[in-house]
Amino acid sequence: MTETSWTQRLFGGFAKTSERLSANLPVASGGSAKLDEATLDEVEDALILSDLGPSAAARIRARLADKRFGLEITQRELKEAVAEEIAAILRPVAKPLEITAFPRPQVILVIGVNGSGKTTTIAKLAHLFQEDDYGVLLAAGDTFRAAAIGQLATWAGRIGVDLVRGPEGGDPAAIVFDAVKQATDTGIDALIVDTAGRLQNKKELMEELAKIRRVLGRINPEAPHDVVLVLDATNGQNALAQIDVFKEVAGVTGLIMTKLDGTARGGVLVAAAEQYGLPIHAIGVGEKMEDLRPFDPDLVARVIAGVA
Ligand SMILES: Nc1nc2c(ncn2[C@@H]2O[C@H](COP(=O)(O)OP(=O)(O)OP(=O)(O)O)[C@@H](O)[C@H]2O)c(=O)[nH]1
Repeated sequence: MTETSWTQRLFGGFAKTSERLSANLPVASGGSAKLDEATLDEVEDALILSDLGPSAAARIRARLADKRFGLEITQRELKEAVAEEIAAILRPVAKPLEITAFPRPQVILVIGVNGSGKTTTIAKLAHLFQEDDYGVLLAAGDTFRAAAIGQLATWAGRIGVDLVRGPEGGDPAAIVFDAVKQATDTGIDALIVDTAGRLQNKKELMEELAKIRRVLGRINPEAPHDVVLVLDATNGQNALAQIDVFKEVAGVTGLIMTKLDGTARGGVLVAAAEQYGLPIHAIGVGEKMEDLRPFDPDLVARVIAGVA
């Protein structure tokens, strides 16, 4: 996909988010306002209403006040200034998932609640790696539901990668063991492991992940190299609560946020960056294979603020 079409996809995907933000900003299109306390209050409220979170909203307000307090500002200038502050929050966390493990394979555990877009994200990630000529293998570690295994198998077929799978109810650690062996024997670069998303039963999930880790650790003490949490942006602030829980249960090393196209709550990406500082590897803006990419923080900031 060309950069231009990805940029268009981003603007389309984030349209609901940027429209909500624009609608709540205090300065009307074509107009201007003095950046006094009352206007700054309204800017801060608009940011919170777009799910950027109180902490990012306060930070952006403070920076705007530092730079422009008392000055007349147009809507365009305000959006530009907001975009700049959002970019400052996103830049430090925008980190693509890179394949650097030696020895290979790099083992990437993918975690997240059911329905977050985990399976689709695994397929999209595999596709991204394939585009960079990496060999990819998938492992169906979510054995809790037959549908999850079937869905991953369908994606694997579609993108042309092998899938190591077991029976429904099988032991995920055993599947992961077989998958690492196959990946090692066949010179695979990246092994992406789907896991069960049973957050309702924290203890079971924790034990299951611990067992996967033990098995992996026996083969390669560095594995898993990445524990990537997939978050559904449409959950807004609840997506943030999931970071807290999964950090505790699974030792998250990075985030991927999906479904940013289906929501006016895309500002939650900024809240996640501000509050957790975890690497954000990529964002998903649609259901197709090409709809996930590492993101350019400056571009995404402009997209959220609605400055073309
Ligand atoms: N609009 C949109 N839909 C997405 C995105 N990512 C995933 N989806 C859709 O979200 C739904 C759930 O995605 P899955 O990948 O099945 O999610 P999962 O977390 O594996 O869920 P289970 O299969 O229930 O465990 C599917 O209909 C996907 O097509 C995205 O970035 N944007």
